[in-house]
Amino acid sequence: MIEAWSPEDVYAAESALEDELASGELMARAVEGLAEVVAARVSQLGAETVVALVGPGNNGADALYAVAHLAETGVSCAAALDLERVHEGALEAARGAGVVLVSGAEALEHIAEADIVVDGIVGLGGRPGLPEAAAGWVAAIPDDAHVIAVDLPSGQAADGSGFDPDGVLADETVTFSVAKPVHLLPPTEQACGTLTVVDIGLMFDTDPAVVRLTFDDVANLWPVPGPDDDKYSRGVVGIVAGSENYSGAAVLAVTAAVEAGAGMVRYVGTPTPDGLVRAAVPEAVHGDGRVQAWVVGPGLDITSTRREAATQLEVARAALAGSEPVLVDATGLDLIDDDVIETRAGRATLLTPHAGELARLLTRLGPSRRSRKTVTVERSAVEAEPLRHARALAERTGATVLLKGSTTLVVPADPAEPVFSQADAPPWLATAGAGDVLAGLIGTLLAAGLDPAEAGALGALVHGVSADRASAGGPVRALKVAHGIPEAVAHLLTRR
Ligand SMILES: NC(=O)C1=CN([C@@H]2O[C@H](COP(=O)(O)OP(=O)(O)OC[C@H]3O[C@@H](n4cnc5c(N)ncnc54)[C@H](O)[C@@H]3O)[C@@H](O)[C@H]2O)[C@@H](O)CC1
Repeated sequence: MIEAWSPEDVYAAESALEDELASGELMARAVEGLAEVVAARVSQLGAETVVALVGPGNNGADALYAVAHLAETGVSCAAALDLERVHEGALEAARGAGVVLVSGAEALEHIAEADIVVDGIVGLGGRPGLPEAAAGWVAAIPDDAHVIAVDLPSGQAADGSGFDPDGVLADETVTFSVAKPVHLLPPTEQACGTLTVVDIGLMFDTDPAVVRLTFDDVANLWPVPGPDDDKYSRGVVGIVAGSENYSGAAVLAVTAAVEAGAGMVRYVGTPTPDGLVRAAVPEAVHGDGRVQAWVVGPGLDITSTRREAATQLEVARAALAGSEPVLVDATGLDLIDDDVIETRAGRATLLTPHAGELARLLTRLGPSRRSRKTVTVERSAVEAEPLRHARALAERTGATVLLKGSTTLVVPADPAEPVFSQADAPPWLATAGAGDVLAGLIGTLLAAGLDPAEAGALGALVHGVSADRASAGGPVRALKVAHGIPEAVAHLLTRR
């Protein structure tokens, strides 16, 4: 599990540790780890010139001390800085080691020739936007330079809330003790490159803000049956999905639920998808009945006037009114209104929209039950600030929200709990039907008793791994992802 703490918690942990250590010791630890990484890249890449971009705070000091260490070993190093505000100790060390100190036009010339750039403009203390001189430095970084960000790429929000295309886009980031939200959340993760965490000894007694499950976590979380289990104890999942025009969604969701190891799958649909499910997934049983969790929505048509569709819709509404956990996906999200929100208060509910669906749902529900205000939320706004909007929907509905995307966010109903951020899937998974597979897969985990946040994160991870293995570097269809689930789970369970 990779855990990221908020900037506030990191500052608190730093100041607690600083009180126990000799002055400068904490920074010395950070610098030692950073200098090691930079030295390794110099030799791996055969780099001849290293330029540090040095800001006014401790982040700049880290970068300056690191190039001072490097210069002592004979590497040609320069530092771009604004001499009015630089850490004095680091400046002295850099001068003593022969680092070339440059500013203004001279700084830009050095940056343009750099093989490696060490970005120490701002770290955790950075506010949105770059200091003026630094914006010029960043624009001068050559495309082929290897950029190492110290703690985080300057210009990107430390809490992961905002991506700046004019900020630093790093090939790698060296951070201290723990990851920060900027490293794990969309949209800022894309600016961080590979992450190295250097231990400087910080301790935390608070929960992390963001968590990412890794492959090693699967063995602890996946519901592996024991000798005393039967199909009912493993969990029965009910799937209300598919319609005359969207029949394939039913096949995909039911297939995924069966392949993920549900004890039993009950399918509720209209004649065409029902026939297809019978043919494709003989393991499924048909019709309403007792379940441990429901999946409501993939391919559902809530506007149809046909009798069978009305019966299917009744089951969907009953599932939402019932006490079992419910995953609500796709058209099922159109059934969420204030009455459903009230009924489901305190019951396990997982909403799984993509950015467009989340924008529509937030717009339709409005800011609160009593509010008459209409606020239109655009898809582009959700894409720019995915966590803020997913959290808004979780708060508005009291449900856990899984926001699908190349990185999938799972925001628990309880705002005190960490957010999951999973980035396990290849871009090939952006294909029709992939969401139906995810819904069926997570439905099985809910029926096995996992809570919505864990089921969502674990499901997203396994979905991504199955897609990756099925793709083998090329295109992949959703049905193949569903059929790949058993092999992906077996691989994850036996890799240690
Ligand atoms: N606190 C500690 O003991 C340690 C801190 N470390 C480093 O220190 C960093 C945090 O240091 P600081 O708290 O000094 O913060 P920063 O180094 O991020 O810089 C904050 C300074 O930059 C200025 N600033 C921020 N954003 C600006 C903007 N957009 N335009 C103009 N000026 C701006 C602020 O006014 C402040 O002077 C961490 O990211 C990490 O790199 C490490 O050395 C580990 C130990």
